[in-house]
Amino acid sequence: MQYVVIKCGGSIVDELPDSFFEDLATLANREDVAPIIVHGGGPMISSQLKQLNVTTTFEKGLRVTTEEVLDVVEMVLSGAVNKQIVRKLSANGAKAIGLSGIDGGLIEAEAVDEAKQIGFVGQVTAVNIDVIQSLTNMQHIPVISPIGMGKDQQRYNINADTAAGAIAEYLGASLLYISDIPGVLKNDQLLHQLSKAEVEQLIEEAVIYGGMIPKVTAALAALEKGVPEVAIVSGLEKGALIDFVDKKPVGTNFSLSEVSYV
Ligand SMILES: Nc1ncnc2c1ncn2[C@@H]1O[C@H](COP(=O)(O)OP(=O)(O)O)[C@@H](O)[C@H]1O
Ligand SMILES: CC(=O)N[C@@H](CCC(=O)OP(=O)(O)O)C(=O)O
Repeated sequence: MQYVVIKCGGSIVDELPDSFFEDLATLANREDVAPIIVHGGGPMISSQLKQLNVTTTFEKGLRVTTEEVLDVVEMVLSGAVNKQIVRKLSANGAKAIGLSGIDGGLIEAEAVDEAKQIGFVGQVTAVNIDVIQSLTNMQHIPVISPIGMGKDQQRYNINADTAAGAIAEYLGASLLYISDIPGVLKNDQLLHQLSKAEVEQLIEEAVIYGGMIPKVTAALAALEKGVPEVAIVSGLEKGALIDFVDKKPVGTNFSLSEVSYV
């Protein structure tokens, strides 16, 4: 079985066309492929926090998460965004089940920073893949929000790019990041292939910045942990999902090789 973890960024969730969900339904019906969605919702969390007059700040692309912020993060991610994706999948012929990383003990997490300077931001310590496999065995698409729980029963807010990378690692799945850009860009040109050294250089030159930093970092970490393929692609590119599964080039692909592509 080829597992494919598809991470949908909050930047694109509202814009995803029906064809995207139809492609997912097609993939879920194939005997050889099992798609799994992990989603973000950063812009929706920020707008809800604004409405509630709660200020929010980021450190290196991660949201500083107090207990008050965490309540809103969980409500938006595991509520509104998760159910929106499940509804769209159902409307386009797919069977989908929404769950958070807390359901079924799916994502175990611990604080990224023990001193909790950035609050309850988590990193994944284990993934219970039995929960995912029991759903994919029934041709259902798991739709997962990136909230995890610690051994101490504490909830954690996990960056969705990181959560998707960890889930792909535990499943041995390939990993596709769906965002609002066609891939990593430099001077408005799409970079089709990037090595680890090139990514590091592009971050240093600030060509890669903001939310793209956790994405490329998670992409490389996933490759290092044995994930076979990682790419970033626009959610608006028709057929990109199926092309990725069929190993055709899409968006930006990452490799650990020393070869220079740029
Ligand atoms: N070199 C780059 N190429 C493309 N996008 C970049 C780059 N560096 C930073 N970005 C920013 O990263 C954003 C995607 O990251 P993010 O907003 O976190 O998306 P998502 O919600 O899909 O995870 C792009 O919209 C763009 O503003
Ligand atoms: C710790 C941390 O930063 N968590 C993210 C979780 C959502 C997310 O990652 O959403 P995108 O994929 O849309 O960016 C946040 O609070 O915004």
